Amino acid sequence: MNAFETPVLEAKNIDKFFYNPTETQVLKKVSFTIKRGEFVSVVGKSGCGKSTLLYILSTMDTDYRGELSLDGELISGKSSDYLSKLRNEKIGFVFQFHYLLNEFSVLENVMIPGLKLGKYAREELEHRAIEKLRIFDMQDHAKKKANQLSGGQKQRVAIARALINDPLLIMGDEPTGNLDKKNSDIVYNKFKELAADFGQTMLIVTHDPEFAEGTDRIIEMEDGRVIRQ
Ligand SMILES: Nc1ncnc2c1ncn2[C@@H]1O[C@H](COP(=O)(O)OP(=O)(O)OP(=O)(O)O)[C@@H](O)[C@H]1O
Repeated sequence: MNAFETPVLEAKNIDKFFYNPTETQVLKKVSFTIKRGEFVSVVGKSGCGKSTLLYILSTMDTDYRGELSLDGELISGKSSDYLSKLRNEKIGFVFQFHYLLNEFSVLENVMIPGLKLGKYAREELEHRAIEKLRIFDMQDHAKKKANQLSGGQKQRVAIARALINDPLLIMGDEPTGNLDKKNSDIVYNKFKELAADFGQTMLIVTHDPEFAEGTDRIIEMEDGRVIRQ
């Protein structure tokens, strides 16, 4: 199997239980594969388990049953140090709230995951950060502090930040959830561009039916199960 055929992400029979105070199973035998270059959305009613699933897929929650592979490597059971390194190298995150650091400039914010990875020299990283900001038409704002931007601009910077290490996979939890229609459309169009122009693999949880309809594939969940994909 060559690198392009290796699935980016493979979930097999993922079960998740919470125990407070009684045992509840919130994910039930969730299985699917994300191929390279796919733009996939995860939808379903509130409480069906989308965020719980994303937390597991992103390697942040290791307390589950089943098997998870990233880029052909079985990662279930790996140590948290190992997973944290892998996450930084291979996954870019976009959340509902941008989590930019207000005391830092836009440029510095975009550079942060790159500094953590330690793969690029500072000058190269700055250059990369400008390039990523350019994709989102935010390069002219590079020197501003994050709190000088509008909500939509902050979210565009957050996506640029997610791209800084050229991740294998972008994962998003409601990336347009906190935006008005106009900004939500801008962010959505940027995701479409990333898929079309860069073949970026993306897995995005969304409540927005229009967003989901625009993706290559919709994974629909109900009561902890995948009911359609
Ligand atoms: N820490 C926890 N302890 C116990 N139950 C939890 C915990 N976190 C989530 N749950 C429960 O797990 C189920 C799935 O929650 P989850 O947040 O994954 O749903 P969701 O589909 O992302 O919902 P939303 O669309 O509202 O964000 C819900 O019934 C929720 O109450």
